[in-house]
Parts: sequence; structure tokens; C-alpha cells
Amino acid sequence: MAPIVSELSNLTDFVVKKGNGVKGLAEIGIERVPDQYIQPIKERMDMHQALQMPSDLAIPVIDMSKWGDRKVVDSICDAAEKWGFFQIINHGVSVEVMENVKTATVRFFSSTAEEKSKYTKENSPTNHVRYGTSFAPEAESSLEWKDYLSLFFTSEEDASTLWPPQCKDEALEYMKNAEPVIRKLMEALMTRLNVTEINENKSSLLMGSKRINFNYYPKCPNPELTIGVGRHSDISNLTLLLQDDIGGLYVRAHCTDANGSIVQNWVHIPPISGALVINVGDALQIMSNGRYKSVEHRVVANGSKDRLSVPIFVNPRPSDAIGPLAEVLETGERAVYKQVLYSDYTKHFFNKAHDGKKTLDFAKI
Ligand SMILES: CC(C)(COP(=O)(O)OP(=O)(O)OC[C@H]1O[C@@H](n2cnc3c(N)ncnc32)[C@H](O)[C@@H]1OP(=O)(O)O)[C@@H](O)C(=O)NCCC(=O)NCCSC(=O)/C=C/c1ccc(O)c(O)c1
Ligand SMILES: O=C(O)CCC(=O)C(=O)O
Ligand SMILES: [Fe+2]
Repeated sequence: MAPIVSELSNLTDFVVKKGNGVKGLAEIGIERVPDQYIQPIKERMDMHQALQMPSDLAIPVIDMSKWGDRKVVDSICDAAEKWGFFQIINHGVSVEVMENVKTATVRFFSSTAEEKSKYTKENSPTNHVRYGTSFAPEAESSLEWKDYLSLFFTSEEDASTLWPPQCKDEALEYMKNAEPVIRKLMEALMTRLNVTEINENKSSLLMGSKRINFNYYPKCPNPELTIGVGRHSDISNLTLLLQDDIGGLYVRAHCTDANGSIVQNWVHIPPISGALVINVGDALQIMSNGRYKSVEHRVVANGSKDRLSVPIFVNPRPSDAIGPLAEVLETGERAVYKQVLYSDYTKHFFNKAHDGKKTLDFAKI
């Protein structure tokens, strides 16, 4: 029988080590989030303020069915410069493939703690497969209300033998179907960086490695006290995110108030059936020398429903050195970032708690 919360002498042991996750905690039927999940006030989402945003501040939704039309390419580049975030519709990944990956996510997280804990940091047979909770529990002063499974893609063969059986086929099918979309987006984005051809070297830098995450945010008794994912920017080049119909993803945006001053606020990304959310990550911000923006985002916890999302992070290879592209600097622009080894950048990100856009300082000159 599951323990009741007062009997949980060691919450971290139950949630992190034993593999119960926050899902296990939610299923005990706790009435209040444990203290470890209470975020400092400045990290909680002020829902009232978020609702005050002008309605014209909506991130772009780009229809990819007219691919080949110059306007589509321009709107992708504009959105990556201005917002760092946009949604795409009619992108070619079928609804069935996307639904299957959502079903597989539920199937994985519905497995027993014993099954899931085969993939914790301590137990996983490979560091390419990791099940966990929050972001970096050993480095965080407050935890996030989220469980995840993270799968680093090396080859179909490795994935077939190492990835969890509950979701590997659906994950692979989804990644395969997303491939042409990723390539189109990269080709579009490169036009504004004076890159005319994606050769082998560029292909490695832009999409040489991929990671798929499955995020599961169980219904939370005090969503206002905690957070699903804290403020961060992704360290990828691009992220393609599939979200379900619950909502809760907010993006940092700038707007002008009644006095003409620039103010910052959080804009919601509304779920659109069949759409994918695309965002620029730090590596592309670095390679574009700051032209494309890797924008801070966060996810709120939900008081009435479970939520899931499935991001594919499109990255350089860990062994690649990343820095502003030669084509970007050709015009005489001064480099704002230095060359860094992508695996060093990744390690720096994963070894600390989420802290907004601070990871980028690692690459600043
Ligand atoms: C090649 C590997 C997979 C392994 O590294 P390697 O040096 O061979 O071995 P290792 O250091 O023992 O690897 C384990 C490391 O996994 C990394 N790791 C830590 N947390 C996680 C995690 N949540 N998910 C995946 N990996 C993690 C850490 O670097 C680990 O180190 P440690 O925690 O054991 O000290 C990888 O670390 C690497 O270099 N990858 C480069 C490409 C890559 O995957 N980049 C990351 C893109 S992900 C990205 O852009 C955003 C991710 C994100 C955002 C918000 C969230 O809330 C969130 O959960 C995740
Ligand atoms: O769940 C979401 O909508 C976003 C998750 C996220 O930001 C991430 O996994 O990096
Ligand atoms: Fe993210």
C-alpha cells in the first residue's frame, strides 16, 4: 500500500531515488505540496499579471503548407528574431503520429515506480536514457512539479535496444517524421545568416544530435505555490515541442506600456490542435551572434489536470565547437560569443538549477 505523506520520512528518497516521481506523490492524494516544492515568490507565476497582457501580443502561427513561398521563410526568420518562439501548422507530421507519441508518454508514466526506476541516473544501463523528476534535484533549492524521461538519439539500433519499450517505437516514428520539418526550418533560418548551403559540417553543427524528452506534469494541489518548469532557455539550436490541450507554457516578451516604457511580461502559448511549438535555443543564438533569440520560458503547474509535452531538442554534436558562424561575421559584425565545446556548454547547463538566461554567460566574450 502507498504510504501517506506524514509517513514519508524522506521525501527525496520516495520521489527521486525510489522513482515514484511527483506523479507518485500526487497519487497519494496529498492536500498540500510539500515544502520542498514551494518556490520563492519571485519564481511563481503571477497569473493576474499574465492576464493583463495586450491581446495583440500573441506569438506567430505560421502555416507551412505554402512552403516555397518567400513569405513563409521570411515569417520564420522574423519570428526567430523578434520572439524566439512561434507555432507551425500544416507542417507534415500527421496527427496520428503525434497522438501516438502522447499515448506512449501516458503509457510510460503509468508504469510502476519499479519499472520507471530502471532508468534513473543510478540504475539506467546508459546515460543516453534517463528518467527523473524536477530538473537537477541535487542542485535545486526548490523542486519543480515535473517528471521526465530523456532519450538521447544515437542510432535506431541503439534506440531499439536501450529505449524503454513503453514508448520507443512511437518516439522513433515521431522523430523520423519530424526530420523533414527540422531541415526546412533550418534551411529557412540559414537564409538570413548568409548561409547558402547546409554542407556536412553545417549539418553537424545545426542538427548533429537530437534528444527527445517526455515531460509529465501531474495535477497539483497548490499550483500557485510551485512551478512545472522554472524560467530557462533551451540549450539546443531549435526545439520542436508537442504539447497537449491543457496549456500552461509561458514565454518572456517585451511590450510598451501606456507611458511608452518597455515592460516585460509572460505570454501564454495557447495549445492549437495539430500544431508544433518551435523555439530557438542558446546554441543558435550563439551561432547567429545574437540575431536569433533564445527566449526564457516556464511552465505553470495545473490544479485540475495532468499535462504532458514532448520536446525534440535539435543540437550540435557534443564534440562540436560552437561560436558565431563565419558567414555571420563576414559583414564585419563584432563577435559577441566565443567558441565553446558544446558538451562543456551542456554540462554547465545540467549541473545547476534553472536560472533564466544565465547559461549564455558561459559563452559570452
Ligand atoms: C552525450 C551526453 C548524452 C552524455 O554526456 P557524457 O559526457 O557522455 O556523460 P555524462 O556526463 O555521464 O552524462 C550524464 C550527464 O547527463 C546530463 N544530464 C543531467 N541532467 C539531465 C537531464 N535532465 N536530461 C538529460 N541529461 C541530463 C548531465 O550532463 C549528466 O551529468 P551528471 O548529472 O551525471 O553529472 C550529453 O550529456 C551531451 O553532451 N549531450 C549534448 C547534446 C545534448 O543532449 N544537449 C542537450 C540538449 S537538451 C536542451 O536543450 C534542453 C533540455 C532541457 C530543458 C529544460 C528542462 O527542464 C529539461 O529537463 C531539459
Ligand atoms: O512543457 C512545456 O511546454 C515546455 C517544457 C520545456 O520548456 C522544456 O522541456 O525545455
Ligand atoms: Fe524549455
